[in-house]
Amino acid sequence: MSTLATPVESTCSARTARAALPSSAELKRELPLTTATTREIARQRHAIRRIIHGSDTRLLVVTGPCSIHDEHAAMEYAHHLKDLNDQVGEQLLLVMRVYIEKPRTTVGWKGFAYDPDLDGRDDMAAGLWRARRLMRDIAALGVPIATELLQPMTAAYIDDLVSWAAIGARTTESQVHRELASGFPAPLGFKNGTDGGLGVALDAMTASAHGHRFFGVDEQGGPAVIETAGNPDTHPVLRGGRQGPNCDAQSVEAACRALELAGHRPSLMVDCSHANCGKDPFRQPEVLEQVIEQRLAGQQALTGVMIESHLEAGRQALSDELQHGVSITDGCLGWAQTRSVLLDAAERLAKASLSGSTTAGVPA
Ligand SMILES: O=C[C@H](O)[C@H](O)COP(=O)(O)O
Ligand SMILES: C=C(OP(=O)(O)O)C(=O)O
Repeated sequence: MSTLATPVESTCSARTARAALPSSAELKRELPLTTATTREIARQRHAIRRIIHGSDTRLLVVTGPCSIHDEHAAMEYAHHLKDLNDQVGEQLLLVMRVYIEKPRTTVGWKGFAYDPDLDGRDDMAAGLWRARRLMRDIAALGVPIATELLQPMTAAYIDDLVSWAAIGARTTESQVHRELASGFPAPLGFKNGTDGGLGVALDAMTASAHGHRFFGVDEQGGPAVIETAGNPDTHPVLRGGRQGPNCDAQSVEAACRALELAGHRPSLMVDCSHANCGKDPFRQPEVLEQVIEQRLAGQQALTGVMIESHLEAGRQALSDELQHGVSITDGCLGWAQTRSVLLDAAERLAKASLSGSTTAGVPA
């Protein structure tokens, strides 16, 4: 007699279409970019490509909130970044994290695009609309935008606004995300896995450099076979892993060797947050310091850093009484300290390049 349970016919559907969404073409028509902003974004992407390929020696700095949850605070941060860029622009290229989707280890608030009112209603149509409007306003200031590409469908709603994108540690190994990266029109970083493994990021770079055909949704919202040309502008992001950080000189050299062996140019971004700071946002300056030290000692493969930073330091739980400018996901460095560590980094890089040292990050 079989010990297998008899399958029971399900009486309810596990999947329900809850609300209609505009197509990406419709949303783009409703919230268009000016020609000047489009040109500026093309310039920013070009500058970032030059940095990751080693022909611009500035350090790429992706900094900003762990997640966006309040448009006013985000705009305030963008203004601060714009002002700072005027001071450090010779040494650093500042790009703002405008993360509208969050990958969760299990469950939790999934980001502004999902639940912009923070009330659990998940008004995702409003989330997409407000996320695009916010990105458009930040881009109009001339501040370059970084975001994580998480749900492949949402990328089409904002792909014209982003100057640098990330594929996160939880999705770098996913074929779907590698396909998405292969057609994304901007430079892109693949995080190492949450276990610290770099191999998945190297495989992702190889996979996304190729063109792909895959199942997707076209600009009009219809099911379509999507064809991509491949993205040659990718690099790993070292974010540490379960064994600890991977931003020390030895780990960076090992990552460079692994990149070369896999046929890629050594170019690395170090995420000062996540496992590189043991999830303690106040240790991010130490990680940045390690990167600057390595650059000054001649490590030219370190082309970028990432910092989780908000107007105010720390984090808060999602509640009805939120403090202005404090993260509701991972803890962040406050703006005052972010500004101070970036000014210091820029000054040290500038001094080293004035002294004629090739170790200032100027490739020989
Ligand atoms: O940067 C963000 C978080 O580390 C990531 O979204 C995972 O968050 P969780 O572990 O709190 O779900
Ligand atoms: C979720 C993030 O990072 P990771 O994928 O490295 O956990 C992030 O940078 O917001």
